[in-house]
Parts: sequence; C-alpha cells; structure tokens
Amino acid sequence: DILPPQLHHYLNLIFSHLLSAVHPNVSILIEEFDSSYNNELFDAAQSYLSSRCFSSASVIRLSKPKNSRNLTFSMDANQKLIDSFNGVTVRWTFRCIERKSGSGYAGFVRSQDHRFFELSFHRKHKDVIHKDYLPHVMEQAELIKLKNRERRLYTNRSAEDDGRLWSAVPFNHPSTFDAIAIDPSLKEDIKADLTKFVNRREYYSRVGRAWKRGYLLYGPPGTGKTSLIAAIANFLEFDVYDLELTAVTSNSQLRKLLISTSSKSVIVVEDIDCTLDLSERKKSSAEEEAENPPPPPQEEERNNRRGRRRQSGLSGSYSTVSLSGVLNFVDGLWSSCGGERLIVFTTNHVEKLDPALLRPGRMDRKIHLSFCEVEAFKALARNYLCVACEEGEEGLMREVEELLPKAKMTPADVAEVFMGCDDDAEMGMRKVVEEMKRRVGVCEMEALIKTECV
Ligand SMILES: Nc1ncnc2c1ncn2[C@@H]1O[C@H](COP(=O)(O)OP(=O)(O)OP(=O)(O)O)[C@@H](O)[C@H]1O
Repeated sequence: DILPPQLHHYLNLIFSHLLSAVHPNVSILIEEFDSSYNNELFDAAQSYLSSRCFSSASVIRLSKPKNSRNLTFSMDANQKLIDSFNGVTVRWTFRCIERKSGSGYAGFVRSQDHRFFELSFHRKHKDVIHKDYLPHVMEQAELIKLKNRERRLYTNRSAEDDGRLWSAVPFNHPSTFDAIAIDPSLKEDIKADLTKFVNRREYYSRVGRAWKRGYLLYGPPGTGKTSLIAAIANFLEFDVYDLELTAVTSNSQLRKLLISTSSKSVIVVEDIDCTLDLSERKKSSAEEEAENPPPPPQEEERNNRRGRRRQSGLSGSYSTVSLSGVLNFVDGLWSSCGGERLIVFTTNHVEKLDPALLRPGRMDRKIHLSFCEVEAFKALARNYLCVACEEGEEGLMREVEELLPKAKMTPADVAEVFMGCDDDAEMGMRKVVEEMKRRVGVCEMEALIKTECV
C-alpha cells in the first residue's frame, strides 16, 4: 500500500519475467465438455492426435467401434505426445480424472470421468499456438473426419445410460431409392426435391429462412415409411437422428437435443401421433403457452421424473414435450447454427395431427404411402424374384393386376411372400396370387356379412 503505483507496475514486470524464466511453459486445458455441450475442440484434438499417436506415442489405445470400418487410436491416460508445427514444439498430455459423483446436465448423469487434453508449450509461442496451431489442428481434424466419414445413426433412447444426449452407431441401412417400391414419378419427384434442397444454401440465406425442410410420410403400417427415410439418408449421404419423443423429458431438453445435431442430417420422429399428446390440439400454440407457462425449476424436475416414469412404461406413453415445443422444433429457430437438416415425421393416422403441424413451411412435403399398386408390385417382383413382369409370368401378372386393387396388400406383405420363396420366381408369383385371392375372399365375406346385418 505504501509503494507508489509506478513502482508497483515495475515490480510486477520484474516478477513476471523472473517467473517466466523459472516456468517458461504454459498449458492450455481442453476439456471434453464445455458447460452443457461437447467441446468441439476436444473432439478435434482427439481426431488430430489419433492420426499422430500411432507413430509417436509409446502406449496406444486401439479400438474398433461396433460395425465401423475404421480402427480408432487414442492416447492412454497421462500419455504424452510431442508434436511440432512451424518449428514450434508442443506437448500434448491426455488426462482422465475419475469423478466422485457425476454432475448432470439436462437431468442426465454425465460420464464419471473428467477427460481433458493439456497442451503445453513455451510461453513465447502463445501467439503462434492461438492464431496458427489450434486452427491447424481443427482443419486437420476436419480433413480426417471427411476421409474417415462414416455416417451415423443417433438415438436418444438409451443415451441417458452413458451420460450423453445421443448415442450413436454407424449407419449402414441398405435401403436405396432403387429398392423402394413406390410410384416411379413420386420417386423421381422426391429425389428432385431433395437435390434442389441441398443445393440451395444461398437461397435459404437470402430469403432469411433456416436451411431445413419438413417431410411428413403417412400411410398404413408396412408401406415403406421407414425404408424411404433410410433411402433418403443414403441418397443425401446424411446422418440420421432417430428422435424418440417419449424419452424427452421437457421442451428445454428437446432444444438441447436439437442444438446438438449436426448439419447434413435427417431428424426423424416416427409415429408422431403416438408419441405426442394431441388431445388439446385445437388450441393455438400461443393459447397453450399462456395456459402452460414454463414451469418453475422444481416443477421442471417433477416433469422430468414423470417423463422418466413414462419412458419406463409406468404411466401412459406420451411425451411431456408439448405441441408448442414440437412446433418450435419444426420452425427451426434452434437450427440458427446453420447447416442443412431434413425433418421427417411419420404417422399411420394423418387425421389425428394438428393442422398447425401440417401447414406449409412446417411440413413442406406430405407423402402418402399406400397399398401396393401395379408399378410398385413390379418393382418388388424385380427386386425380390428378379422377374421382369412385362416378359415372363404374363398370365399370373394379369391376375395380379386384377386382384391388386381389391386385395389391399402393403409392399411389406408382398415382400414377405416373396421372401418365403427364395429365388423361385414362379412359386413367388403363384403364392402372391393365392394370398391376394384369399384376401379378396375375406373382404367379400365381410362385405356380405355387413349387408346382411343392415
Ligand atoms: N415401398 C416399399 N418398397 C420396398 N420395400 C418395402 C416397401 N414398403 C415396405 N417394404 C418392406 O417391408 C418392410 C417394412 O417396411 P417399413 O418398416 O419401411 O414400413 P413402415 O411404413 O415404416 O411401417 P410402420 O408404419 O409399421 O413403421 C421393410 O423392411 C421393407 O423390406
């Protein structure tokens, strides 16, 4: 207190010079989680170092994620790795500290371990590290990611168990547009729509809209809704996020889930009518918000518990997410982080859905998938039996054409019959005609009983 400020300043300078002479190195800590979300720099460092650790580290962890094509190298705890960049030498250390109790986010218990990288270098290189080296690490990691890119299927169903928002497995669904049996013109129309969508980055930015598109697929079970989603993801080479609304405990958790999705992804909510309570669907979202203001923290926690109970099947099966939460999701405010996303809802009962959900801008395309028609049948016969219906099996094909409209067979029903006949095309066609006749017979019998009752 008695020293004049100028002297203070000089003494400080002298001490810091002395300190840097004794401890010339500084460290940057890069933690796995940044408050609530995955720290992208940690992920980048992990990818970057995995490419280097094979040649430099003395102990390496090697793993092969289930169904993945690639091997993953990673550093063991407290393992050190020396890297150099433009003549600057840096030292990376991987640290893993076991936590006593997990601290949660969004109601989850996070992984018990506190994992982070420690990057050490001489303090005179601070600027190079900050301005050049770290961007270089991010860039290299991006290249590695592109090279090893494996599309992933994310789900929030069991993610809670390992403390994450989403758990992921490689996405290897074999469905393609070639294998999907739907009206050929509808197929071409969907492909053109998707291609146009992914090529319109500039357009969406110019008109000030989130770069997202909403599809609703509706129709009876077994008409190919799930198969079409997989075909779309394969066509666009997008990841898939399978969002189970009944496992989402609140609107705020829904937001967190959506914000953590990556660009170039398809976000799927299957059977939306079964997962969202639409009993008050005639209310506008504003009315609903007025009636259900955001709950106080204790209430939110109660809702979370209720959500967990629902998940475990103890009470009902609907999500605690409200219609307005889902409408906000479809409106895409959360996707302000950029990047294209396709949102797909499926339902077997389109009539149960709130008109607010269906309006253009929310659901841009409504695609009806229905019972098997002639073109779809021919496509299935080609795929499953290698039969070109135009040439062979003409007699049976004529019967199929006659019976198909009355038999109400879904593509799944037809595929099931064909699957049972291995590669025997004639048997496949005969069996499918028999099945159609049986169904038409049942329909006629039911109609007869109905008229007799009347
Ligand atoms: N249009 C189709 N083209 C080719 N295969 C189909 C088609 N529809 C159904 N299938 C076959 O039937 C199986 C079930 O279809 P899928 O699960 O896609 O139907 P869905 O409409 O999603 O049914 P649900 O409403 O019960 O979920 C698929 O594995 C696929 O082999």
